[in-house]
Order: sequence, then structure tokens, then C-alpha cells
Amino acid sequence: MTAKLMDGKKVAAAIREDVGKRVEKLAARGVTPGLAVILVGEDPASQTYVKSKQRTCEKLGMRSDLLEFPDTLSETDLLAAIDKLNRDPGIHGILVQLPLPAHIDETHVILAIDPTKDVDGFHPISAGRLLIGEDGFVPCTPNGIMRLLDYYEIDPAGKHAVIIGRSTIVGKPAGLLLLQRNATVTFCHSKTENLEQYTQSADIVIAAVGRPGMLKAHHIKAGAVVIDVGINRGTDGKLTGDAAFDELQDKASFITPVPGGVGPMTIAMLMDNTVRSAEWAAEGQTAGNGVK
Ligand SMILES: Nc1nc(=O)c2c([nH]1)NC[C@@H]1CN(c3ccc(C(=O)N[C@@H](CCC(=O)O)C(=O)O)cc3)C=[N+]21
Repeated sequence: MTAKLMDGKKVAAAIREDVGKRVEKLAARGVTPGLAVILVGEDPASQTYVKSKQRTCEKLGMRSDLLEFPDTLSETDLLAAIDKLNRDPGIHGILVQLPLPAHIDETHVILAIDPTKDVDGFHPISAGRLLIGEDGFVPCTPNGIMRLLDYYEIDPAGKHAVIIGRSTIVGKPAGLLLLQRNATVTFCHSKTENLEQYTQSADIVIAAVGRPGMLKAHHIKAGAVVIDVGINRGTDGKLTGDAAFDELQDKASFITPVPGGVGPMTIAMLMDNTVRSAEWAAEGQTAGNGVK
């Protein structure tokens, strides 16, 4: 079997088209969705992602503000910058690019973001809403994975989904979303003994570990769906995933490439969340304060 590629670029383009139409509808009501991105320090990978987010915003007719700070920025000054954006009615989404310098506490920063502008879905209010199944901001990468599954008509209901990786921004929310869609979910992680015991019975495997090529053919059953969240940059500058793509391609039914799989979906879902935030604001509803 040769696996079908799950084309994140193509699906992301379809999502952007839908988002663009919603931007036009908002424009007719005098609203321009606005995203503010805060970048602390000069990490080249972060700069690349941030540029890509900004370009996408501009193409879609959205406002995009970039606030760049040196890595000597104090936590207090960062919190003050967030507070200013919280109070700016033209800004519907606030994204603080992670990771932050070690002297800044990420939890403090995420807590400072107005939950009604939490387009990353990292605030505990958003996490709590996802846990209880209420409408709210869903983290972009797991949300993008669900949209990829939908596009390729892969229904997780009744299926065994194995997630490798238990981060707050990918693994855990991906598991909750799959559970919501009636999958049977197993979380595996660095302390899991005998990983293949779980992955070999998986209908859907999500690798979100950050170890290049760790998921190999012997880990999966024939016909499994493989979603690769890994973004590992080699010394040659090339991007590789957590899946050993070449050997898995002959065994899986569907597989996401890296690049061109989950990555572009993440950015598309950020646009979707930002426009949704603007729609909610225009309706006088908010996702974060308990008003539905
Ligand atoms: N507050 C915050 N929110 C984030 O969503 C966030 C973050 N911080 N910090 C870093 C990670 C990483 N991330 C990616 C987004 C898109 C691609 C992407 O589009 N990748 C392309 C390739 C891009 C390239 O070649 O470098 C692809 O996979 O095809 C990758 C990674 C968002 N992150």
C-alpha cells in the first residue's frame, strides 16, 4: 500500500478561503479582525513563523501588529504590553510567540492574556472550556489536525487513536478533541514502556515528540493514519518530522508530510480563531467570560 498524502498546504488554502469570506462579511460591518504578535528575542525560527503569520493576515485583509522586544525584556514590561493589547478594541487576538527567555514565566504571561483574545487557546480558561466541551478557543495545531482528518473523511469515532507526546499545546488537547469525536484515546510519552504495544493497535497515530524519525514502520499496523507534528530542523537546515516518512509511506493509509502537513494547518487555524474572535466581539459574545 502506498499511503495517501494529507496535503496540509491544500487544506490550509481551503480554510483561508473560508476565512477570507468571513473577513469580507466583517468588513461590511466596519470590523477588521486584528492579530497582535509579540516576539521576544531573535530566534531565527521564531522570526520565520511570525513573518509567515503576518503575511497570511495581510493576504486575508486582516490587521497584523508585530511587537518586537529584545530578550532582555522584563516580565513586568511584557505584562504591561499585553495589558495594553487587552484594552485595544481593534485587537481581537493576542499571540505571544513561545518559547520565551528563561527569566520570563510563561504561565504568568499566558494568564495575563484576556481570555476573549486567546487565539492560541493556551489560557487555562480555554483549556478548561475544551475539557468540559464548551465552545472556546482550541489550540491551533490540534484543531488543524482535526480539520485534516475531516477533509480526508477520516472519522475517529470508535477508532483507537494513540498520541505520542503529552504537551499542553498539542498532545493533551489533541486527545481531548479525539475523545470528543468518540475515539478511544491512549496517551504515550517519554516514560511509556513498550511503546509499540500501543501504537501497533492504533488506527490513528499522532507523533508530537520532537525526535526526528522516531516513529518507524514496526510501530504501526498496516493501514494506520499517521499524523506527524514534529518540526525538527537538521544541521543542514532541512525540516524533518517525527515519522520515518519513507518507511511509513508503504504501510500507512494516510500520512502527513513535513513540511507541508500539520504546519500550514496551524497557521490557518490561527487565522480562523482570530476571525472567530472578531465575529464573537461583533455579536457581543465572548468566548472567555462565560457568555455564550
Ligand atoms: N504562541 C505560539 N503559538 C504557536 O502556534 C507557536 C509558537 N508560539 N511557537 C512555535 C510553534 C511552532 N509553530 C509552527 C507553526 C507553523 C509551522 C509551519 O508552517 N511549518 C511549515 C514549514 C515552515 C518552515 O519551513 O520553517 C510546514 O510544516 O510546512 C511550523 C511551526 C507555531 N508555534
